[in-house]
Amino acid sequence: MSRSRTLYLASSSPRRRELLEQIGVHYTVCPVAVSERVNPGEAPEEYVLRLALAKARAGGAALEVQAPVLGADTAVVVDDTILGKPRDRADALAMLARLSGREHRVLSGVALVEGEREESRLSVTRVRFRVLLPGEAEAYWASGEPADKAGAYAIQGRAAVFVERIEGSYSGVMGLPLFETAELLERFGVADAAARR
Ligand SMILES: Cc1cn([C@H]2C[C@H](O)[C@@H](COP(=O)(O)OP(=O)(O)OP(=O)(O)O)O2)c(=O)[nH]c1=O
Repeated sequence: MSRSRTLYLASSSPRRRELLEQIGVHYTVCPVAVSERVNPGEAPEEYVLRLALAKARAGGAALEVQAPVLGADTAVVVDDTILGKPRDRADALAMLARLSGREHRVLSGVALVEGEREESRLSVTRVRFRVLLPGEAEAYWASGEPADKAGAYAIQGRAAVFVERIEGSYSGVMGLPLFETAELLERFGVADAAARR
């Protein structure tokens, strides 16, 4: 198999693309379908790292060349429960009610795979929501924003007004922790190659 230094992004998330562009990294997208089921007894930290790696591996397996592939996964965690993307309106409203007036964690796993070589990093951010007022969650759902976001909210969107403070990584909450991502790209010698293209 021939080698290529093109960076592949195993993701269909527009947020992840924007974030990589923010740090001047060029890439080619190779979306993958990976089951987001949580294994019995699996800790949230293990879960996001397993999925990030699974996405990167699946992306690599679909290529005809051996090249570095980046995968990521984000989950909102409250009371040790993993909140992924909401199934429907009721699910989203239940998630938002659960997040109202308290702190939760956002975990983002990022993985870089190139052939046999695999490395991953975990980013953990504490996010505090103010109390949501009556009708606010319904109105927010109607905006269409929560549907494809972990925990049914987007910090970079309208939900910014719910977020009292964060401690950790803003880009991690959005889906791709840029500090950790840059570290991985550097370690694989991808950063320079990707920025020069
Ligand atoms: C908490 C939060 C999540 N999100 C998004 C980031 C992710 O796209 C999504 C979490 O779902 P993921 O399953 O991590 O990713 P995805 O299915 O959107 O994309 P991929 O193809 O890479 O698997 O939630 C925000 O955009 N803003 C936020 O504030």
